[in-house]
Amino acid sequence: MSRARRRLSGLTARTVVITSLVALMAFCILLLIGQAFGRLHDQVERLTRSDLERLMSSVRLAQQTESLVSLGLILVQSENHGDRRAALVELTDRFRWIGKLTEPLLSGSTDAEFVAKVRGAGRQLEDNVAELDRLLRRRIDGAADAADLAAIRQRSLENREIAGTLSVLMGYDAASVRSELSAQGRRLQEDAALQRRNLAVFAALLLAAVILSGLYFEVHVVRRIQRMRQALSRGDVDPQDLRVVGRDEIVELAETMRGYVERIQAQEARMQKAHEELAFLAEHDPLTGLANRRHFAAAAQRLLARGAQPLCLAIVDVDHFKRVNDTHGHEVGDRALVHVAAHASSGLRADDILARFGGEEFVALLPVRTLDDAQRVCDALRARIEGAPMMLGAGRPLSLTVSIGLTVIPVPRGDALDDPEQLEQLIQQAMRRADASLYAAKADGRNLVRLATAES
Ligand SMILES: Nc1nc2c(ncn2[C@@H]2O[C@H](COP(=O)(O)OP(=O)(O)OP(=O)(O)O)[C@@H](O)[C@H]2O)c(=O)[nH]1
Repeated sequence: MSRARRRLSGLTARTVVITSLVALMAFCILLLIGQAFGRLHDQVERLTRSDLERLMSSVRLAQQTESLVSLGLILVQSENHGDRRAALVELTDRFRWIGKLTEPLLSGSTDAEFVAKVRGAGRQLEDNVAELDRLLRRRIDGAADAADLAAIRQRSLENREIAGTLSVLMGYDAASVRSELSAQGRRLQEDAALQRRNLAVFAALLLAAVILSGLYFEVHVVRRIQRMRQALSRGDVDPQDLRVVGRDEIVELAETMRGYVERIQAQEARMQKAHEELAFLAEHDPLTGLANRRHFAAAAQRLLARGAQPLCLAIVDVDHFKRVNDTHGHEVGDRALVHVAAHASSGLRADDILARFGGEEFVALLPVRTLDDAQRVCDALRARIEGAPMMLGAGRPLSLTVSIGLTVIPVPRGDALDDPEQLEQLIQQAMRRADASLYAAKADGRNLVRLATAES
């Protein structure tokens, strides 16, 4: 995988993508909240600005028309000229107010019949006020006659009626505004509930996104690292357990670790092999592969310490070996030693020990039941070597024989079993006896087995 592609599918890139998605969702939610609040604010403002104002105007208009009614009464009933004049001024003022309050009401209304009625009543009121003003001036000037007085009364009564009509219209308008207000209030509530639901859904989505991103990191990052840690903490690490699926830095880390573990394990195997070779060389003869003197001593002590049965100790010496070396050279001499070692050990059992003590001299330690048994085993060993000449080049046989000095180590008794010094002493004594027997075998003509008893 190229470095650029690795970067794109790496942990940093994934973290950036997931965090951006969550942040984007959070931003959308904030935007929605802002918009929802903005809409609610607009609706409430519209309610308070237009509808409530309209309602207030209706109420004020109703008040104005009511005072119009009482002013009309004053105009009709008052005998005092000043009071009538003041009532007319007040009435003109009220009329102006009615005009001011009516306009926004009418412009905000969609009910054409209502608008026509209010406008009609307004015009009638205007006419009446103008006529009343004219009639009252005539009365002040003293030019008013009975017909004028009747007209004043008539116009005032009409004003009362118009005011009543306006009052009813305003009441009707106030009621329609109120029902519109309550309908808008309901819509506001429904809208607020919808916004709450939307917000709850988005908040749930955001929460799910956060949980999913947490799960993603748990499964794709934390668990894979944990698996690697578990694989590494096992006593015997299997590099295959360090394989991780994916295309990110964790895979690279796992591959690096796997290579590292494999290198360490290969190193350990090499060291183990070297250690085993060294351990083998420390206890074995490098030429023949037989146990060396040191290993023989330890193994002999272990066998003796078992105290199970007597042991036959035999020193096996190749006859006229110097002649082999001198005639055929040292290399053939070495091969002859390997040949003798192989044939000597081929007839031995698992418990028997055969060691090379140096030069052409071998020592065997064999568990036996009786002296006769020991004699038979050594005779067989001697005969095996005699009967298997070593092949030189071009199929020329080289006969080899061995002389064997044999003795038996009796079963140690009592404390001697657990005392390495006493065991070693028994072995050394036996070695001396066997050596003497070997000497006798050589002296008697070689290719012989000579036995020394424990007492000799
Ligand atoms: N090729 C070879 N020769 C060895 C080795 N160790 C000792 N020798 C030779 O073995 C010969 C032993 O000779 P001697 O001790 O005289 O005994 P021999 O010639 O076998 O005579 P007898 O034991 O009396 O039959 C010597 O010439 C040593 O140099 C070895 O590891 N390899």
